[in-house]
Amino acid sequence: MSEIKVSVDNLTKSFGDLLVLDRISFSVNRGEFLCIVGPTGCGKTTFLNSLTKILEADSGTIRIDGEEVDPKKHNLAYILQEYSTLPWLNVEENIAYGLKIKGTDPKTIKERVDEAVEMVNMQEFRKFYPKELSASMLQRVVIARAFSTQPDLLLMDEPYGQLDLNLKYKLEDELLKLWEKTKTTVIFITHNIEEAVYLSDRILVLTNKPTHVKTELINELPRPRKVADKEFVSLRNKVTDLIRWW
Ligand SMILES: Nc1ncnc2c1ncn2[C@@H]1O[C@H](COP(=O)(O)OP(=O)(O)OP(=O)(O)O)[C@@H](O)[C@H]1O
Repeated sequence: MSEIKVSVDNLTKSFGDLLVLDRISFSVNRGEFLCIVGPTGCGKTTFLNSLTKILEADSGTIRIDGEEVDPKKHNLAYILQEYSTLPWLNVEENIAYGLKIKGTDPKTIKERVDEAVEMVNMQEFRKFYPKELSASMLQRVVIARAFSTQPDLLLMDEPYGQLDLNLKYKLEDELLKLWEKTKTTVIFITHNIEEAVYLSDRILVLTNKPTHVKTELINELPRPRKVADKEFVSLRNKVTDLIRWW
């Protein structure tokens, strides 16, 4: 099996006269955790929406396992900043929802839901409804739902942007544990450089509009990472310097 899971070639997208994505090219390795950082409004969401075919790109290709991306064929999970739990379903039904819409058989759904509930430590809250849960629990339900579908690619768009710091650190560690266990390929978009250095195997830095890939940095800091370590601070400063010239 090829090392490359996702390849993006010359992806271009405009809205009328506004050129947003200008020949974006990069690839993501199988099982890699890629973080993308870019200035506000540079087109990160446009990129993710093009990847999931919510938007049609003007030109360029996105391939998964060598085939043009097709949400009907490829299993893409997309986690946004807003908690996308369904208020009328309890925790286990929310997690099962992703599997149900993919037509998974009931026995597999039960097994996967049990496993996912355990992975995010929500055993006691299986029958709780979203309105009875805290922000971090809601985010756990969303993560459990995404991982339970065993996605080809997990896309995350600033998922922890609105959480307080302690909670953010906790959820980041949980996410890393799940990622290490499942070897899922992840594209994680963030404005937060420290978060990108903490989580990623590689960081892609985008330019201002029209947006292209400015540079990429391999992040080989040993895990678990400590934000106060000299090497961590040095990489964080390097990314910050690159971004200063946006
Ligand atoms: N449907 C649309 N029609 C017209 N312009 C759009 C549309 N969607 C996005 N844009 C413009 O495209 C640019 C990129 O928007 P996008 O939301 O992708 O940026 P972003 O990098 O995700 O932003 P942020 O950093 O705020 O999350 C912006 O200038 C935005 O105004």
